[in-house]
Amino acid sequence: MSEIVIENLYKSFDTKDGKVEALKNVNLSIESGDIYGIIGMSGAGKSTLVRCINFLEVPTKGRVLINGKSLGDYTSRELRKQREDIGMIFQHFNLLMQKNVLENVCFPLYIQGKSKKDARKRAKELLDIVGLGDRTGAFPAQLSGGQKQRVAIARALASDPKILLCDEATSALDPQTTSSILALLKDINQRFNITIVIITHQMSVVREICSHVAIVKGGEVAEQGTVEDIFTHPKTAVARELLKNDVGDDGEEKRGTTAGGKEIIKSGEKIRIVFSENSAFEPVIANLILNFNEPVNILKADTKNVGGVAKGEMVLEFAPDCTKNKEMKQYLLDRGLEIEEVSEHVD
Ligand SMILES: Nc1ncnc2c1ncn2[C@@H]1O[C@H](COP(=O)(O)OP(=O)(O)OP(=O)(O)O)[C@@H](O)[C@H]1O
Repeated sequence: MSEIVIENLYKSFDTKDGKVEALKNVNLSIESGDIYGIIGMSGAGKSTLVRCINFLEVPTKGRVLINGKSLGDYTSRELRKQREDIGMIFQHFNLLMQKNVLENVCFPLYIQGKSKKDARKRAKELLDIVGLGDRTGAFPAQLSGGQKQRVAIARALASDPKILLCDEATSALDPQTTSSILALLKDINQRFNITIVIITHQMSVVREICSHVAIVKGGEVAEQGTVEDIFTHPKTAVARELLKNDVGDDGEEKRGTTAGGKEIIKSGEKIRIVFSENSAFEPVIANLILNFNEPVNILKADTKNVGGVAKGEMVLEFAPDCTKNKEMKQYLLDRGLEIEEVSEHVD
């Protein structure tokens, strides 16, 4: 049984301008111990979806089941109890600015009824876990963004949750700090077997730590699957768009390079090649050009670290007058590369 099941979920809001359908027939299953990404552009419905998972938003229709039990069937008291199993962190940390780091983490422990002594002991342990054991007396204003998010993570862990929801938790952070927070989340996931649901608009976040992902567009799930599958075989335009915006680990997307020593070629057949494992670094394209004595235009090339494995993609364009497209594609297939036709514009 999946730990989190979202069944035929709808959520609409009545506004003065009419009804907004934020979620439409969303179906998802998230397994225990998974790190699950929910990605989409702004306004896609991600925050509404994640808020439905702990019933901060009550769905208009459909069900959310945690370990087989529908949250809609709980009394408000049972729901409060269930929510202790679901921690949450946010983009803007939501810390108590007048309280120091230790007291911020103690706060939920006091609410649980812990004594001051016990709460402080536990809060200190949690701050050690997030690497802030030496900053207990600091106030939030004295901390960097990454440190504030670490405090928020420690606070979220105070109720020993089984699930941690992260709503754009790294969106306010620079790339290096983002990586360190993602590494911390992965560590927490593995050490404490906490299921993590990450809401983000950045594909780089998904590929760095998620094992599964759902792509949300216009309140609907456009595509879902393993991260590896979505990266290597994106089926929808929105998935391709999000991938296109994801800058590779080398920090640059290489576009518009001309291979083959000829002028940039316009509007020939375009194909997308997917590299995996070590093939990304082999001189396949150079050999292709030498073999067929035909130029190809490299419209885009990216290598990325997907869950620790080097992956890459390239979009190639054949010369408009090239007559060897078929053989050249076969050459690439024979070398174990996956190729697909690209119909949309590549910029
Ligand atoms: N409380 C609300 N009242 C009215 N409309 C809302 C409310 N919350 C969300 N919406 C609308 O629902 C849609 C989805 O919003 P949501 O915040 O879930 O998207 P999102 O993908 O998280 O976007 P972003 O990344 O910009 O935060 C939007 O059209 C938004 O305006």
